[in-house]
Amino acid sequence: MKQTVVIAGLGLIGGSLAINLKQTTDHHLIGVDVNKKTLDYCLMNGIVDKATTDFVSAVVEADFCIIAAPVSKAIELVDQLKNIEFKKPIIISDVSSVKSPVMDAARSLPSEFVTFIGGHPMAGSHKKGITAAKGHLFENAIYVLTPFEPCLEEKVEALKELLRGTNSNFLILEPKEHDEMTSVISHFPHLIASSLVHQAKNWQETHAYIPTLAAGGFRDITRIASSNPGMWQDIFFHNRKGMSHLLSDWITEMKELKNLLDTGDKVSMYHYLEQAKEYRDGLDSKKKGAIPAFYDLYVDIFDQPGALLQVVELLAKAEISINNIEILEIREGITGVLRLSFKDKKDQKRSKEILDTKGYETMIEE
Ligand SMILES: NC(=O)C1=CN([C@@H]2O[C@H](COP(=O)(O)OP(=O)(O)OC[C@H]3O[C@@H](n4cnc5c(N)ncnc54)[C@H](O)[C@@H]3O)[C@@H](O)[C@H]2O)C=CC1
Ligand SMILES: O=C(O)C(=O)Cc1ccc(O)cc1
Repeated sequence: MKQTVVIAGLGLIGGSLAINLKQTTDHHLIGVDVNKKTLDYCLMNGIVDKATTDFVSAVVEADFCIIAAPVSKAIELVDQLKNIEFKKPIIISDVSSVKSPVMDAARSLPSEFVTFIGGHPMAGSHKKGITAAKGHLFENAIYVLTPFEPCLEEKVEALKELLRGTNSNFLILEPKEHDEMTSVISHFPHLIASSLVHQAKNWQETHAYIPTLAAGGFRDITRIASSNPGMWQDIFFHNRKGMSHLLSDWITEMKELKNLLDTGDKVSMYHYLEQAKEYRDGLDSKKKGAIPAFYDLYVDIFDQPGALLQVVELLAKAEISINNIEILEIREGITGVLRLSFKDKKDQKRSKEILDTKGYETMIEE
């Protein structure tokens, strides 16, 4: 059935969701933005069916609404929802990088017709605005959902179904847990990246060749400092307690490192660097640590021609789509381990059953 979806905020993230929904569903899409040029661009490029600056009138006719404005504006939009008399059920979500303040604002929404489920697709870019939007932006990304407790399972499933075409991997988290983890792996690194750029800029005053010498390492670690300053200022502000806490921890750790340098403690410095390398290498090989493995199935396969194809074919015949495939470990002539990632638990379980009956050794990590 054709449903109406409102996307409020048609920038990088909202625009990408709108393009994706247009490509993967036949829902009626209403785009809301405060920027008239953005709305014109969306209409001209067929990204939305209707474009308006009037959030409230758009939302009353919708079955779904995704708020994709900057965090401060998202909170204001949630506040506006409190004055609306909803006449039919609606699922409202957002995409904000910080979840607790948005969830706090949404807690007092009229609950008879409104289900609010926080959201955060964990993919993006350093660009902003509709012209940077891409329908495939969230492919294979983690998409965090933070429903209130209790929340009807069918509502969460309905939101996942709407977003199915993004091909992202959903992860349900508590808002506080989300904010703590994203502080560590996203927000705080951004602060450090910006501070490293400032350091280089200051040194350039006395060392003119600094930009010429800025090589791969500096560029890698500071890439994110080129992102949208307005967005990050907003994120830092709404997560400032967590950020300040991490900064205190970091200053303590930097003091310890300074001490290792000042006392010439080469052994401890080696261990510090070695432990960092081990953890960092582990993040890439097993995708463990910072973000837990998700709907993965491990399959033992033999190193022989066609082994991978056989597994893929068996699942394709059952119309199960695989989100990601990784060969974790394979040595010549010996078995290797295949890590298959699925969009949900159902596909993960069905795949295990199919492969088990064909004699494969499979394992789901608890
Ligand atoms: N940029 C990124 O890499 C990621 C951003 N996010 C989150 O997504 C949200 C949006 O970020 P971006 O799309 O990157 O920003 P953006 O700057 O590209 O787009 C924001 C859009 O919201 C519109 N807007 C501002 N106030 C509005 C209002 N009151 N009503 C309706 N529209 C309004 C702006 O005109 C603009 O089109 C933020 O909350 C951010 O934390 C989440 C994941 C990744
Ligand atoms: O570009 C990158 O590396 C990012 O980290 C993008 C990003 C920015 C903000 C988010 O809340 C999630 C992802």
